[in-house]
Amino acid sequence: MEVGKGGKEVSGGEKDVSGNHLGDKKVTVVFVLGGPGSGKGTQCANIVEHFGFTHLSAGDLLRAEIKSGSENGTMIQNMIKEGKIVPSEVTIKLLQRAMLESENNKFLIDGFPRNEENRAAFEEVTNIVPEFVLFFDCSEEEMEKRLLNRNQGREDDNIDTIRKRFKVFVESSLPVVEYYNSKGKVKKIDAGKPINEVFDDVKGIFSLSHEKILEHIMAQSLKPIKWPTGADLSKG
Ligand SMILES: Nc1ncnc2c1ncn2[C@@H]1O[C@H](COP(=O)(O)OP(=O)(O)OP(=O)(O)O)[C@@H](O)[C@H]1O
Ligand SMILES: Nc1ccn([C@@H]2O[C@H](COP(=O)(O)O)[C@@H](O)[C@H]2O)c(=O)n1
Ligand SMILES: [Mg+2]
Repeated sequence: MEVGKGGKEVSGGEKDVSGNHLGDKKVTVVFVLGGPGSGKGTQCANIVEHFGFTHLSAGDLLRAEIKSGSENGTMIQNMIKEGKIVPSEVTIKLLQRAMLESENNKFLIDGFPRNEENRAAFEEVTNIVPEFVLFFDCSEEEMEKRLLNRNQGREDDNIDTIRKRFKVFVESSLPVVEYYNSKGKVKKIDAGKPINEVFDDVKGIFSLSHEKILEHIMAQSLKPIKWPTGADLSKG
């Protein structure tokens, strides 16, 4: 099935281009981005509970693919161990399948797009534009501490891979955040605070109406994104 491409077919062969479509349903997508250990998964679980979204973590889908014994399993496992980004084709297929299999139409896509290739390929293949991008801003020092204490048995939670993941985040993922910031789509959250306080800020965003979210984003969209705290990326 061609998913979302060019909008949903409506009667008379016309295309309905209002909003995002996936197969037959109209969908809302929020991208959740932030460095490794910034708390994306933790906050997505809270958003699911309070706001009825379905959480799709690209990393979790890739790890499930390894476990399933798929032909791509070994390649994915090697990429994750090295902190590298898996080719978009693989990740996008997993995301599309998960969205199609879900009965929900509101998705939090966590950890995707992770680089320019992810971003452009997703847009090209699905035609889906995110409602907004939730960006968890946290210092590397705090993220490193969290990852080393996570204890979930992840093969990439060791100091060597963590350093590689930070480098990939700065070099490949932050430019994607900058891209969406230039489109006025980024909602930045201070993720260095305790979990409950971060969720208070997240709640503030999800409780706003669509119009208010846009107003809120526009009010801050002219400010350059700063990461890690104190570094002004707009100055190269
Ligand atoms: N605000 C916070 N303060 C302290 N610890 C936190 C906070 N948010 C999350 N944690 C803890 O930090 C660890 C990493 O959190 P989480 O798995 O949500 O991060 P993530 O952004 O999804 O990371 P990854 O990109 O590696 O999947 C977890 O052990 C979690 O309990
Ligand atoms: N779009 C993505 C997302 C993730 N990966 C790989 O999975 C690793 C773990 O991701 P988390 O979000 O769970 O931290 C990540 O380091 C990448 O190797 C990917 O390739 N593409
Ligand atoms: Mg995660």
